Amino acid sequence: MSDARTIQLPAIAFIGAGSMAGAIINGLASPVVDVEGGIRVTSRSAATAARFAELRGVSAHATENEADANPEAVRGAKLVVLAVKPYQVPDVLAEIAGALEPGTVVASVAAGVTVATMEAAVPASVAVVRTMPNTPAQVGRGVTGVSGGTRATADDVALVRALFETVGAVVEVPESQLDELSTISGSGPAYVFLLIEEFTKTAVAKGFSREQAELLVGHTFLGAAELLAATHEEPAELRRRVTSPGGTTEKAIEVLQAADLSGLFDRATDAALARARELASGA
Ligand SMILES: NC(=O)C1=CN([C@@H]2O[C@H](COP(=O)(O)OP(=O)(O)OC[C@H]3O[C@@H](n4cnc5c(N)ncnc54)[C@H](OP(=O)(O)O)[C@@H]3O)[C@@H](O)[C@H]2O)C=CC1
Ligand SMILES: O=C(O)[C@@H]1CCC=N1
Repeated sequence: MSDARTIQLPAIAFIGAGSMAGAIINGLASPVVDVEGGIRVTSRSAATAARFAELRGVSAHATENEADANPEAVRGAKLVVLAVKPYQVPDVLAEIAGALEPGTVVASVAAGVTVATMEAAVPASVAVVRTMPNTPAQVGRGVTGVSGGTRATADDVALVRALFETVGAVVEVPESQLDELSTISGSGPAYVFLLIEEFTKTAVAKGFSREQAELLVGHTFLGAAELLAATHEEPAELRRRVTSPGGTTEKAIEVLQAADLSGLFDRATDAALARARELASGA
């Protein structure tokens, strides 16, 4: 039974059931999302497929048990989400191309793999949309970049937006910007977790137990992010309110700024971008 708040989506097939697909599928389990025709998921191993078997409205199949699990999953699906590693995309597309029905939308989450590569591998009647989500999708806090391919209509892009809006915010960008977006929000959660890991080690080194350190650091990150979201103030202003003139924070901030954080983020994201370009060339 659906009401006005229910988001209706057509049958969706996920090819690949790892970290990223798992985050989206868990997000889709929301009671306000109704995937008419259900969610099909495929993985290579039966062990991975078994992790999805109990989810509401999900049927999971493994290629190690069912050689044609991928073409079977996409047959009759309106939306096919490619969530395998970038280097696996060409093989998976070759495997499913013949089973894609005209009007199907293929949405890839794979880093670096271009629209041109994917459009060349599927029938002309199939649209391609490139996306770049991130793992906070699992808790409905994802942010996904979306770029329609040359054959994607406004409705096709809207369908992909609707899928990713069930698990967070969506930003539509030209494909030429998607690799850059990936270096910010696609990889970004890893940067934040690294900061948390390192900051926690510092707290332990200052004499706190691991449990205390995790609480102090975890709540500081969560609290600061929620304060930012709730007040809509600029982060620089919120930082100023912590940094008493002549106080202790000022001294710490001086040390952090001397480390050229913005240069560090520039170099880190440039390295991620260079790798996206390598992936695009099949390396
Ligand atoms: N992780 C992230 O934060 C993000 C990842 N991405 C993109 O998502 C994609 C997947 O990454 P991620 O989820 O991290 O990777 P994982 O390694 O966690 O998942 C890959 C999945 O693909 C499955 N698989 C491999 N080969 C096949 C096949 N032939 N048929 C069906 N399923 C297959 C694997 O099955 P099995 O488990 O049985 O081995 C596994 O479930 C990548 O292209 C990446 O660029 C994009 C944004 C963020
Ligand atoms: O590391 C990767 O290649 C993928 C893309 C963005 C996040 N994870």
